[in-house]
Amino acid sequence: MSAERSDAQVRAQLGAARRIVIKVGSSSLTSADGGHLDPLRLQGVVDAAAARIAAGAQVVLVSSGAIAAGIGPLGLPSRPRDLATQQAAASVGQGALVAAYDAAFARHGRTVGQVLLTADDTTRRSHYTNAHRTLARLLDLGIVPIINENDTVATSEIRFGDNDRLAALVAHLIGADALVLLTDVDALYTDKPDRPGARRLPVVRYAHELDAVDTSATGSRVGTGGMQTKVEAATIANAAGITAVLAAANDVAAALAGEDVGTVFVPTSRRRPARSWWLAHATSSRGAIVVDAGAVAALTERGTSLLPAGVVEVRGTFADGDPVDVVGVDGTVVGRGLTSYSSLELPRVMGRSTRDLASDLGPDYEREVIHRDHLAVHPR
Ligand SMILES: Nc1ncnc2c1ncn2[C@@H]1O[C@H](COP(=O)(O)OP(=O)(O)O)[C@@H](O)[C@H]1O
Ligand SMILES: N[C@@H](CCC(=O)OP(=O)(O)O)C(=O)O
Repeated sequence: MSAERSDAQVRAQLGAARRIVIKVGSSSLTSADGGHLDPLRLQGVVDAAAARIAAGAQVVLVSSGAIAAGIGPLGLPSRPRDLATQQAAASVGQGALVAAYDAAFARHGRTVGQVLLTADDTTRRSHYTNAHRTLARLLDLGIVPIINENDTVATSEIRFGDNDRLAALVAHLIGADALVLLTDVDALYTDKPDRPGARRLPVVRYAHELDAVDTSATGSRVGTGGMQTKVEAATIANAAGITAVLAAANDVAAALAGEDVGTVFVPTSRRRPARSWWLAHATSSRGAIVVDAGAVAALTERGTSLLPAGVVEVRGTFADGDPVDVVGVDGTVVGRGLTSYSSLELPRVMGRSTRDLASDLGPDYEREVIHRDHLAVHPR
């Protein structure tokens, strides 16, 4: 007998989720012209979140809207395209955004806390752990965290660029049961919803169901990622065992209650160990370490650490502690890990036995290139 949960069971579990991340897109918070925050729309989302908190759940909001909220006050005609003006708009808009959440939650007797993250904060394990600790404490204190990307300092290299993926990472970080992605369309459709023949998908269970879905159309005037980044975020959450639902901001209460609105993405696999999920999704690789066939076999079949002897080539520039891909000589990516050698040091030691290195260069060179506790080998 199949152990697969029915659509109704999946929705019922959403209705019972205890830790929920709600991602609110710019298009769900702004006026039709995209130029300023619409307090009524924001209040609608907050009312639904507050009702759920009153019922005993913990809720974290990942909210976009800083750039959109800065457009009006700066007198800009539309969403700026260049990074510097986006950062200026975010600087002006973020304060207004959090003030609006503060006022809206105050009506329910709740306090909010602003948390601004960059992609780098989720790359370095120590930062990731700090972010986790802060969020856990805020939730323990009964505060509603309002998270956004730290747009004013994020350069293009360390930028998420879209809050959809950030929300999936946060959902994993706090061990959420549910990720709710709110936007200006009521569900995922097979094509851009206003195109003829576009059909709503109420549930997505398997990756192949997305093959026939066209998400290439660009998003709203004020949003960034369009539908593609939402589907990616839902898939990332699912890989961590978290149920995701995509819905219109107007339907937030119904989506949270597990009613038949939006599109539910069902996790099919069991939760992956936190370390390998984190390495695969929260980090972006800074380079590659190419290893010989013996090392590939040792890593994939015996679960060993990577030693200098198995390394044949170093690609890219990275520092000690950075995430790097481990690649076989045929180009196959074997996994991702945190290197304990920089790209400058590694050529000096590669291909050499650990014992030789220790006697030539000192005991510090006895270390592994990647310790197995810091290595996620991709499933084959
Ligand atoms: N297959 C699809 N199904 C639903 N919406 C789609 C699809 N492809 C593109 N879109 C568009 O994606 C937009 C939402 O993305 P975006 O503007 O980035 O929203 P947000 O600001 O909420 O993050 C919708 O306005 C919709 O027109
Ligand atoms: N951090 C940016 C949001 C970037 C973003 O992902 O926007 P959206 O596509 O509206 O969710 C801001 O606050 O404007």
